[in-house]
Amino acid sequence: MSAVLTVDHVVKAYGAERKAVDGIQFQVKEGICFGLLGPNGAGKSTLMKMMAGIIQADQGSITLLNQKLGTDRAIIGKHVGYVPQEITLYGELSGRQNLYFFGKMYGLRGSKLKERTSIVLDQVGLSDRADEAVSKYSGGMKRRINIAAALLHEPKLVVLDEPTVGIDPQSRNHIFELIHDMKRDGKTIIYSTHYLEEAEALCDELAIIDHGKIIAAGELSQLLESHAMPAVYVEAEGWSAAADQLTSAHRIQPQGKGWLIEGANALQLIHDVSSSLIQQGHRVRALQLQQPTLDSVFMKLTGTALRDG
Ligand SMILES: Nc1ncnc2c1ncn2[C@@H]1O[C@H](COP(=O)(O)OP(=O)(O)OP(=O)(O)O)[C@@H](O)[C@H]1O
Repeated sequence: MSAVLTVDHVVKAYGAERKAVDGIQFQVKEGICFGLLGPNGAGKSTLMKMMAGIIQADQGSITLLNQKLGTDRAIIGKHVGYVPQEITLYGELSGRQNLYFFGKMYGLRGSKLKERTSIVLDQVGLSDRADEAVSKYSGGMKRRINIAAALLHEPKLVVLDEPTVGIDPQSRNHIFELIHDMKRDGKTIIYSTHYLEEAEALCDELAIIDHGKIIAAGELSQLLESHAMPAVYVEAEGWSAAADQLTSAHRIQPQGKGWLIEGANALQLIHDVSSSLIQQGHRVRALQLQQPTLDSVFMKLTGTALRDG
C-alpha cells in the first residue's frame, strides 16, 4: 500500500520557547484511518494545520501524494478536506446555503454543486434539516455541516481535528458511521482525538503524541502488545498477593480494595492466582481479567492517564 502522506521530522515552534511539534515523523497509508491521539496541548491541531497548508513547518517536510507541500496550495485544495476544531459557518444561512458557499470556494458550480451538496448532506444525515438556518442547529449538527463542507470536492485525504468534542451522541454516531463509509470508499482519514475509546473504535493505525513528540506509533494491536500487558484484578478477604506463588506475575501492586497483577500470559496469571486463592481458602469478592487498553499504554509511556491530560 502506498503512502498518501509522509510527515518527515517536522518542527513548529510558537515563539522561542514553545515547540508545539518537535521532530514528528510518520507515514499514512492509503485507505486507512490514522489516529493522532494525545492530551490537550500535545500538538495535534498544529500538526493538522500544517497538513492542511494553513501554517508552514519551521523545519522538516510534509509530502502529499508524492508532492512536497510548500507555498503552492493547489494540491491541498484539490486533495485535502480539512475539518478544523472550530465551527466556521454562517448562522443566518441554511445548511445547504453554507455548503453552496464552500462548494464555490472549491470551484464547484451549477448542477455539479447542487448534486455534490445533496450527496454530502445525505452522508452526514442532514438532508431533512438542510434548509433551516444553521443558527437553529445543535452543536453536533453544525459540526456535521462543517464536515460535509470538507467533503464537497471529493478529497482523497480527510483531516478531522477532534470532530466529536462536545457533541450529542446522535451526531457522534453519525460521524462514526461516516468515517466507516469513507473508508469503504477508499478515502484516507487522519483523525485526532483525546478519547481513547474513539481511537480504539475507528483507527487502523495510531500515533500517540505528547509534548509535541510521538511517543509510540503503529497498529492498535502492535501498540497494545508492545507496551501493555494483561492483568488480573483480585479482591479476596485476608489475601495478599505473594510473588513466590504468582510466578507468572510481572508486576504486583495494590489497587482499590484488592490487587492488580500484571503478566504476559493471561491464562497462566489466572491459573496462578486461582491456585493461590484455592490453596489458602480465601473468600473471593472479585476476580477479573483486564485486557490491555490504550489507557494502560499511555499510562506506561507517560506516567499519567490520558483522561487527565
Ligand atoms: N497560535 C498559537 N500561538 C501560540 N501558541 C500556540 C498557538 N497554537 C497552539 N499553541 C500552543 O502549542 C501547543 C500545542 O497546541 P495544539 O493546539 O497543537 O495542541 P492539541 O494537541 O491540538 O491540543 P487540543 O486538543 O487542546 O486542541 C500548546 O502548548 C498550545 O498552547
